[in-house]
Amino acid sequence: MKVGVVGVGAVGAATALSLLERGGMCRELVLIDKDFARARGVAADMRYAGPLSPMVDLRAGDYADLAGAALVIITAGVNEKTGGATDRSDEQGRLRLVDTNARVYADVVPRIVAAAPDAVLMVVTDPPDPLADLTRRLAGHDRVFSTGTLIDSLRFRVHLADRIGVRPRDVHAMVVGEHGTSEVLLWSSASVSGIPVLSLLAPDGTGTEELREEIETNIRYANITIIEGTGASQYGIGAVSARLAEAVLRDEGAVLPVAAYHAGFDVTLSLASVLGAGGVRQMYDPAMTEDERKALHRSVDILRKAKQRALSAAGAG
Ligand SMILES: NC(=O)c1ccc[n+]([C@@H]2O[C@H](COP(=O)([O-])OP(=O)(O)OC[C@H]3O[C@@H](n4cnc5c(N)ncnc54)[C@H](O)[C@@H]3O)[C@@H](O)[C@H]2O)c1
Repeated sequence: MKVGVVGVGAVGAATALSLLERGGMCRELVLIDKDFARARGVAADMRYAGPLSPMVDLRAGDYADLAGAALVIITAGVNEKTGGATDRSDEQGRLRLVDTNARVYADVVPRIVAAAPDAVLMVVTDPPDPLADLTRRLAGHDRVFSTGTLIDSLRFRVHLADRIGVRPRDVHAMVVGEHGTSEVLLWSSASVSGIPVLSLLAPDGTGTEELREEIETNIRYANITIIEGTGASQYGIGAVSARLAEAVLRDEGAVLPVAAYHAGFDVTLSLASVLGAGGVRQMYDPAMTEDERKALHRSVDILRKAKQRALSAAGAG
């Protein structure tokens, strides 16, 4: 099956590498960037590892080369560092990038859809949820989802696993709502073998609030911590994007915290989403406490405003 990656910066390249190494159902991979020399350089570099990897036909191309693609992953646009969104005290966080990146989407989405009208579109560019709303509008179809809070959920699991002293894969925990500062960590359902994580972390109940706050801060601002070291958060999201591609191409029906349009909330947000061939086919509303529910509604309000901003900036309002 053919997959396209539009935007071959740090995230696009990491996504391509993860896709190549996973193999899976991706047999053809097309890299597109407004800087063609960059896409060509990345493709050439990775192609030379071909003899060691699963068989994937990788090349740099133009939009026309997306014809017949089952999935297009969009990572084009400015990142937090370039867009000035690296201040932990700024409540806007990644939403600061919405106007600039909405204009990038107004450029790329119509071209993708013209070349690959049947493709599922995966939005990675920040802020991914409002940009997914914009992408639906520009594409005129519903096969659109964003990577949402899967990356945040993985970060949550890793921090919990470190503290508890178990393998991250065995920690079940989810973040829902916005992929951004208003995201909601579902502590009430986070567990290991059905045992609530808080009873493992603080059996006598002391220090729970401090512990929660420390872990939440680490997760909410993980992107900034990474950027302070490397300039761009890329490898984690590359692995996430490749895993999500696999779920789409194999029509898995995987239940993952990724974001899609929810008619009840009239916005794109992450819940427990069922992901397969056509994108997200159903969204489950996970069990949560009253406080978690309130936080989710606050996140939805923020996302609704950001959606309007994205549509206006792209002239699609
Ligand atoms: N969803 C997530 O969890 C997540 C995680 C990390 C980064 N991101 C976001 O991913 C995006 C990409 O980040 P990055 O670090 O790769 O940035 P980058 O600057 O390294 O790369 C962006 C690429 O997009 C290309 N581009 C820009 N406008 C284009 C256009 N109109 N047409 C085609 N290509 C275009 C640029 O030439 C560049 O190669 C950013 O918005 C970043 O914030 C999202």
